[in-house]
Amino acid sequence: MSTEFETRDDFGTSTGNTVAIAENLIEVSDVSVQFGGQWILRDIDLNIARGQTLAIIGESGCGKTVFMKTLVGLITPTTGTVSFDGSRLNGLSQSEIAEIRRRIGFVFQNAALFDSMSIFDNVAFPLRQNDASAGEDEVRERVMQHIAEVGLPKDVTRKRPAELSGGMRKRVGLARALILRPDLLVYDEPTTGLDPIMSDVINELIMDTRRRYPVTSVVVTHDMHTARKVSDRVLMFYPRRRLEEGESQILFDGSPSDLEHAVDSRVRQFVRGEAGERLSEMGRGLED
Ligand SMILES: Nc1ncnc2c1ncn2[C@@H]1O[C@H](COP(=O)(O)OP(=O)(O)OP(=O)(O)O)[C@@H](O)[C@H]1O
Repeated sequence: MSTEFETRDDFGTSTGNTVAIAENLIEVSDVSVQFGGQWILRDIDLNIARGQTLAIIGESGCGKTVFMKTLVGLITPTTGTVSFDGSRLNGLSQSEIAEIRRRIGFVFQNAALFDSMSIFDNVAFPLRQNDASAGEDEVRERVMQHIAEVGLPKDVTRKRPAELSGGMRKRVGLARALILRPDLLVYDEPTTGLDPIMSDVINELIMDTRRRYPVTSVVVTHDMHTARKVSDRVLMFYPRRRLEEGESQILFDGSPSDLEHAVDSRVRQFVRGEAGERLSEMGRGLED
């Protein structure tokens, strides 16, 4: 599905032309992923609309990370297709995939900063690598803009990652992910390892980033507070080996406010953090 948009010049005035833009940034069609003879994902169908903030939840090992990597072309599905902004990832060359990756900002669980570089150089890195036309004045301007947006003081740019707290490093990771002005931001466990206050600072930043930019976001998280607060849609995956024959692997796909009242008791148990039948399974030696 697509929508017609008016094109505008640099001053925001309509040019009188229209372009068709697909409503979905990502379309996942009948995707299955197998590793070593084991199906991790099976028959996944879903679309992610532009500007949506999607939280992906589910117990350890259910396939959240595999799904996230499949969305961005880091894993090629065994069967099925993923399209990013209308381009089918399966059929693209390495350079075309690299071009799409430049449109995706990753905020990694451990921030994944370069220890030997200053914070300034860490944030500038993707810009210097990918945009040869950006002069040092522009690099400085954009680095300082994003450092300010994530609520860090200017002088932090002279420090090295080891001199910062975990929460500050995560904020630097977000500034770095934003510097190429991505269409998609992928957050991998953004609040893991942070205290409740710093977790909420990160949650607010995720929301603030969405208010500032028309970015689509995918947030993989175990933190139900984060899932409820930042997303407008939640997907809950379930491990394939625990499903009944013919059941969908996505147990829940809806708004965060509907999670508590989900029809499926496995969803309600998960969001409330109740072990349920797992306790009796442990007694029988069935746990993973
Ligand atoms: N490259 C790989 N090769 C083989 N198996 C893999 C690979 N990547 C993931 N798996 C398997 O796929 C399953 C799902 O892993 P995944 O990392 O997606 O889980 P997850 O839901 O993200 O878990 P967690 O919340 O603990 O991070 C696991 O059984 C894992 O061992």
